[in-house]
Amino acid sequence: MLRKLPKIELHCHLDGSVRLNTIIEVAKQENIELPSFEVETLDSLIKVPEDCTSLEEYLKRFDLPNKIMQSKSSLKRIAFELLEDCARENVKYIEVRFAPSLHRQKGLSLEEIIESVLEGMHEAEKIYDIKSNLIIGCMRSMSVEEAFSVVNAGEKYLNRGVVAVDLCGIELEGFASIYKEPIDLARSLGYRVTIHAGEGASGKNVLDAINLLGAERIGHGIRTKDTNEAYDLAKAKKIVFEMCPTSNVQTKAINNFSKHPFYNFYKDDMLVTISTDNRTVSDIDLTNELNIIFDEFNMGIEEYSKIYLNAVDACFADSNTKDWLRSLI
Ligand SMILES: O=c1[nH]cnc2c1ncn2[C@@H]1O[C@H](CO)[C@@H](O)[C@H]1O
Ligand SMILES: [Zn+2]
Repeated sequence: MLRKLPKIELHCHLDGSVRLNTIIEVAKQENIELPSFEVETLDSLIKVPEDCTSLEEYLKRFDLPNKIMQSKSSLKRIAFELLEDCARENVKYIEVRFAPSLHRQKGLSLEEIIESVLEGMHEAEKIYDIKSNLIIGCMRSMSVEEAFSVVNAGEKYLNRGVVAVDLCGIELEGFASIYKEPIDLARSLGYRVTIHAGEGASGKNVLDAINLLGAERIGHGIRTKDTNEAYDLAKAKKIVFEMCPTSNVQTKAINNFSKHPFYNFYKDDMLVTISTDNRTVSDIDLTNELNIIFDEFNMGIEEYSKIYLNAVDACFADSNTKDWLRSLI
């Protein structure tokens, strides 16, 4: 049932969603060394293992895809293919996210990197019945200066596909305050703001992401359930949660799906949405992600519509796109 329904994906990392065959083909074309050129071996190197113990360990899986995401043509191709994969399971709108700073290893400028990804997305939009926008992320493992550079580089693309800024990568307790200036700058330039928080560390980070960084949406945020102040603030401010249950089980942010706060949040009228986080690294698509949650919590089509409409309201698309998305359900 879910495969045929229109879907919206608000939280999907480009570098975590690269096709395995594409990794091999790009590596051959560009003479890039890989630990293996066998699909099965690469599969086990890029997909998160069942015994993964933490977000830190999960994040190590991104070195491999990023090796082959260092040219304009590969960035464009990978962005195109992500939309193609999404369109094939009836995702009608996706906000792709990535961290431009990870793609500078062979000398591309931040502008060239962003532009290449946008080109791939726009090309796919011409062929498939899907719309998209781009969220650019600043890595929390890099300097605050680098975050400023990313925000400044993305500015000229703000009306051409870039809609928002994100902070991603490793989550330390109390990370938010040092990013206040670049995120304030981004907001003043017209970026919307979504922040990964309350995933690898406590719900206090969610509180800070809202209060200090002005986050309108929170990536994951599952530990908000343990911090009353963050929960109440998120509810009062109508903050939207981009929840990615499969990724949360893999990073051990929770022990199993039955412990996921998604359904409790939903019943309490918190604004929840469901996404994949990383299609390849987490080995999941949006249809299956929804299937897992719908089975676990016995949900049906009415509940699906509500979650879909949450995503329409929460997405960073223009009003025409939102009207179109509303007309589909
Ligand atoms: O769930 C997550 N939490 C935090 N960071 C993540 C997650 N998934 C991926 N990335 C990080 O975002 C970068 C840019 O896309 C990836 O390279 C990875 O390091
Ligand atoms: Zn993420």
